[in-house]
This record gives sequence, structure tokens and C-alpha cells, in this order.
Amino acid sequence: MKAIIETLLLETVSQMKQAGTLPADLQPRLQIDRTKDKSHGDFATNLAMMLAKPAKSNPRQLAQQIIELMPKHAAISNIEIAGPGFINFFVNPDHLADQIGQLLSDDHASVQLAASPQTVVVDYSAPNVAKEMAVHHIRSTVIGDAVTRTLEFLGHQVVRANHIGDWGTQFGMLIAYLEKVQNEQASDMELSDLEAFYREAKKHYDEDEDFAERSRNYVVKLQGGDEYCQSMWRKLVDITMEQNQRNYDRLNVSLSDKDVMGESLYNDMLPAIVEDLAAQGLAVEDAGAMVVFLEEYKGKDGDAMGVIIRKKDGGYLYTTTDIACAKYRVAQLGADRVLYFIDSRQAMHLQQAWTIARKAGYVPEQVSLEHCAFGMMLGKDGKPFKTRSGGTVKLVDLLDEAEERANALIAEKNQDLADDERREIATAVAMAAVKYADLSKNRTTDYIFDWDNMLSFEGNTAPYLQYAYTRIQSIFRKAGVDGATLSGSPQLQEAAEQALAQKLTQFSDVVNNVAAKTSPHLMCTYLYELAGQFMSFYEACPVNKDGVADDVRASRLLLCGATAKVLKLGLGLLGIATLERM
Ligand SMILES: NC(=[NH2+])NCCC[C@H](N)C(=O)O
Repeated sequence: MKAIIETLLLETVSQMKQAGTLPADLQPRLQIDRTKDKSHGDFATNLAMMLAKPAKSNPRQLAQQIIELMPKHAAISNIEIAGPGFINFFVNPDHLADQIGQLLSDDHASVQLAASPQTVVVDYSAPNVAKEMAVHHIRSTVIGDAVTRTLEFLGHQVVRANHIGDWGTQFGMLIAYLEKVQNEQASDMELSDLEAFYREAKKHYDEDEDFAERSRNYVVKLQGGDEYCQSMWRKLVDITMEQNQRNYDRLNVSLSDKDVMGESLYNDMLPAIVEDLAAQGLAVEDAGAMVVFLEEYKGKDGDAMGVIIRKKDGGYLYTTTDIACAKYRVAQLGADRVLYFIDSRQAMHLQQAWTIARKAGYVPEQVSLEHCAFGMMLGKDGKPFKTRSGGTVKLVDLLDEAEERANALIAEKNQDLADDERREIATAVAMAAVKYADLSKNRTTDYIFDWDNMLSFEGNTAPYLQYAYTRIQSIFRKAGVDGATLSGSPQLQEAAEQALAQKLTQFSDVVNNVAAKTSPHLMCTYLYELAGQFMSFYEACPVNKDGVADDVRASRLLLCGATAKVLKLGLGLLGIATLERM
């Protein structure tokens, strides 16, 4: 609807330019808002007020002129001038009803595929090898996955890039320790606890000089491509990713083996990158290290900031890898757009790597690199989320606790459920709640993890939305219809019906906004508002009550069908399952 008004207004503006009413080079920024008070129409623009000056006219007069020139459109039943020169648009309910009919008959709920599909590389999740996924990994994983699903829904080609930390000098000690564990034939148990494994490896490295010597030797061999070290390294990666995959599966995150593009992938590129940067005059030797000085980032003393890309001992750095990685994503993957879901503390790191990559010509201007930054996960006390003893919370433990809590909650709410059905529902609710709590907050701010809020059936939570969906399913069951196959256009007589229909037609805009702004919370806010709008509709406009005429019931069922469809699709784009009952 907004898009229609926008097109009509732009056409009018260009007519006025041709007629000389407006300066030919004027590029007005159109603002079209939904009105709060529907007696003033459904949409309003301040265009006439903005253009009055360049048009050398007064706003109300100009508004009148715009209305007269504007092409007629079936979607708009009336246009009025209000106050100092606002133009108000009244939506034609018949047209709105047709839109609902179309939404119902379209798998994509009237969301158009992108006119020019892009290749988008999405860098998300990125846990580290031989470390257990910690609770903070959930942010990158869950937010990145929702944006990935949304981009794919819009027809973009998405490359999931799980940039795992699978390279570095720590692998010497990890291999040495894995060898020790294997030699002593310790059970697999020890490997199932990666935190303990890493800790033990480090302890041996610090305390046992022989072990440390062997570790250093293994690093060199691993980097030289030694077969034994490579196979031990592979084992460590596989064990870690098998465990991570269990978290992904539980969370319904669409990552798998084939999406792993870890740091090691870029290792072979690093020597040539440093050489090339030196040949281009970008990198220079400084006290034995290779350094790129960036004028755009001044250090404390006002000097250009030096970014080390190769250490004195020949080792490469995290930044060198990200320079190579950006190059790879453009040259090998053909990226038009690269999204990095990484916490905000790495902003400077990314800026440095990208500035160097662009200067070197690895990333052309038209390719967009975006740091989709997010804040920290905090406990209720506003401090970083920790276990009672102050340790990092393992993601598995968090998911287990969510399931336990949800199970108790559902048992209390619905005592008729059989054990296994209740467990199934509880699992779906638990995972949804944990994900949604994260997704629904603006990702740039820190986020407070709070069990009671996220599992509440009231407010902007997953259980609330899942419950709204199941309520609509029970309306269908009562009416004896299959909600998924409803088709036709409703009659929009009541204000509540029109308001709900309007809300439903916003879905397409929201999907596009999530993709453009890489912010799934926009979808959450929308679905929450939609569910609220539905509740108001259902209160004002009963469906299954005695005395509701057949045609009215049929029409209202269509609105229920469209709402269920949008809720399911929208939650699906967030990677959240809907339930038939709960
Ligand atoms: N291209 C990247 N740097 N991606 C993010 C990697 C995140 C890194 N493994 C970490 O845990 O901090």
C-alpha cells in the first residue's frame, strides 16, 4: 500500500517538474506514515509542506494541486487535505480485501522476490575448535540464521559461512594432548567435555617442558602439511563440530558440515597476501614485522595506526586471515554483499581488515561489507551472563534448562496432555523462547537474559505468538475447516477487520526491512503487533458464536487463515516452529 502511494506521488512530482512547478533537480525524500487516528485516513504524507518552499506556493494550495494531478488508483478511495497541509489517504476496503485474497492464494504471502537477486555471504555462528559453544554464541548463530532465511525467502543466493576458529598455534598443544589421551586409551568421555580437554592441554603445556616442546614441533609440522598432524587436527575439528551440530539441530539453525569455512581455509593464501601488500607499497617492514600503516586510524600519539599482518617470527594474525577471507568471498564466492554477525567488540578489527582489503583492490566499492554487530548477553543483574560460580554458561546447559522449565510450565497449563506430547510441545516452546528472546531485541544493544520473561505467555515472547497461532488452529477445528486451504476475499465491514487486514498487508515490507537492515527484531515486533491486532479482531468479531451469519463467519475465517499463514511464515523466517496445539 505504501509502495502504491509512493509511486503515485513520485509520478505527480515528476509531472510538476516537467510543468515547471517544481525545480527539475529536486529529489524530495518521500515520507508516508500510517495514521494513528483512522478518521484521518489510513496514510498521510507531509510532502506538500516540504515542497511548498521550492514550489513557491503555500502548503495547502500545493496539496490541492498534488491531489488534482495525482493519477487515480483503485486502492485509494479518498484523499483529503488536513491541518497545515497534510495529505491523507483513505484505503479502499474492497481493494484491501482483494489483497487478502491474493495473500491467501500465494505461497509467499504476496512477498515479491527481489528484482535483482544478489549473492550474499553470511558469516555467522563461528565457534572455536576444541571449545564448547558458550551461551554468547547463541546471538551470532540465531540472528545470523534468521537473516539468512529471510534473504533466501526473497530469492537471494546465500552462502552460509561458518568461520570457525580452527587454526592457530594452540593446535600444537591440542594435538599433543589428543595423542596423550589416545595413548592412554582414555574413554571418549574426556572428549565430550571440550572445556576440560582444552584446560588439561593448556595445563600440560604450561607445566611439562617435554610436552611443550612436542606441541611446538606439531605446530610447525601441521603448518607444513604433515599427514599425521593433519589427521589429528581433523579429528579435533570433527569432534567439535559434531557437538556443535547437536546445538544447531536443537535450535533449528540451518547450518551443517558443508557450511564450515574456517580460518584454516585461508591459511594458504596468507604468504601471497603479505607479499602482494608489500609489492603494492601498503605493507612495510617494521622491527622485523610486516605492518600496514593506516592514516585513517590515528593511534594515541596521533601517528598512523600500524596493523601487523605478519609477526616477527613469521606468524600471521587474525586480521591477516580476515583480509584473505574478504578477498576470497569476492573472488571465489562472487559476493555482492557480505554480512558479518560478530559482537560489537570486534568492530575495529573488521574495519582495519576491510580498509586494507579495499585499498589492495580485493574488495571493489560496489561490494558491501557489513558488520552486523550485536551487544553482550547480560544476566538479570546487568553483568555478563555467568554460572553461579562465575564460569561461562555452556550453550547445552542453557538449552537443557530451557526444556526443563518449559516442560514444567506446560504441565501446569495443560494437564490433559500425554507425557510424550507434552515433552514435544515443551521442547518446541523452549527452543522458540530462547531464540525469540534474543531475536526480538534490537541486536545492537546488550541484552538481558531473563527466564521468566522469555517463557511468559504474555508480552512480546515466543510462547505468546505460538499460543496465538494455536488459538487460530482451534478456531478452524471448531468451525470444521482446514485453515491451510482457505481461499477467497473477505468482506471488510468492521473497523477491526480492516485494521487486521491492513496489518497483514505490511508483511512484505517487514520482510524486506529485515533483509535490508539485517535486524530480525523488526519481524518480531511486527508479529507481536499482528497477534495483538488479531486478538482485538477476535474480540470484536466472533467467528464461531451462535448467531453469526454463515457468510460473515466464512469471511472472518479468511482473516483467521491469512493471520495464521503470516504468523507461520514470519516465525518460520525466524527459525521458529509453530504448533497445532499447546
Ligand atoms: N570473519 C570472522 N572474523 N568471523 C567471526 C569469527 C569469530 C571468532 N571465531 C570468535 O569466536 O570470536
